[in-house]
Amino acid sequence: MLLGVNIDHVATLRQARYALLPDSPNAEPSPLQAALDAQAGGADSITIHVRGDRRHMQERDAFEVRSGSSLPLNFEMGVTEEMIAMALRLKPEFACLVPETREEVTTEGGLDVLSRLEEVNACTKRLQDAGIKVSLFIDPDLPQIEAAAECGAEMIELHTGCFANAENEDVAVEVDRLVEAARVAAGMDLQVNAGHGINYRNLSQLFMVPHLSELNIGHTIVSRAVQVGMTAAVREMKEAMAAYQG
Ligand SMILES: CC(=O)[C@@H](O)[C@H](O)COP(=O)(O)O
Ligand SMILES: NCC(=O)COP(=O)(O)O
Repeated sequence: MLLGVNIDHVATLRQARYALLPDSPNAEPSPLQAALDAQAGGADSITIHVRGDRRHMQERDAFEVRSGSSLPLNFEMGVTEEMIAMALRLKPEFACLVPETREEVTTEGGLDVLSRLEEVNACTKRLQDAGIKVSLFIDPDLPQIEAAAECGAEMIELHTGCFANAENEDVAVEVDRLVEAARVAAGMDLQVNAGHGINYRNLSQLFMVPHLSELNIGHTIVSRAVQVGMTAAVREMKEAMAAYQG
């Protein structure tokens, strides 16, 4: 199972001091350095989410990582003309279509492909025509999986936020949702990834979900990196994944 490291919140720390001084030579921490350090720790890809409100990652960060890192780039983006144009210039290996609202603290759910089918389908085709593979970030709900397959996306990323936020007996319910969703998606020849809220404590339960190709993990790794450094934080996650994979 592969590990995609989302470095968004390295930029959150930078923006806390340099949002008004974007071109300062002192601006730190550096997302590019974080990507290089993540690679040293064994990251298989880098995820960057340039949000419409630019709360963390900036367009410049995405292009600096694209040119400075040799790892595959997974560009998370809203389904907007602005982000489609950016993706076509950036040329990431992967684009993951995610929902965005300004008032959210973090992504609160999966992309509602079903109700935006025509829009998501058109966006998917434009990206694929440019050689970019498309992942749809969706809730583990069967109608959304069917809609994702209808759009011709190569892969889905199951939103694990409900699993991560679940408590007590609800955890098993959410794991069962992910298991069923992964089985159905794999049966439709979709690559199955997962992400959002995965951490060092809940990681083991995701190994009950079949057919998972990649985990996209960010906040917990960046948080750990504040204590031990990005390379060590990524290495710890990779070692934990290897141990659970057996
Ligand atoms: C789609 C997803 O779950 C995350 O990868 C996304 O980046 C969350 O947004 P923030 O990083 O802004 O919390
Ligand atoms: N798509 C999920 C992701 O990239 C990272 O989410 P999180 O680990 O920061 O919650």
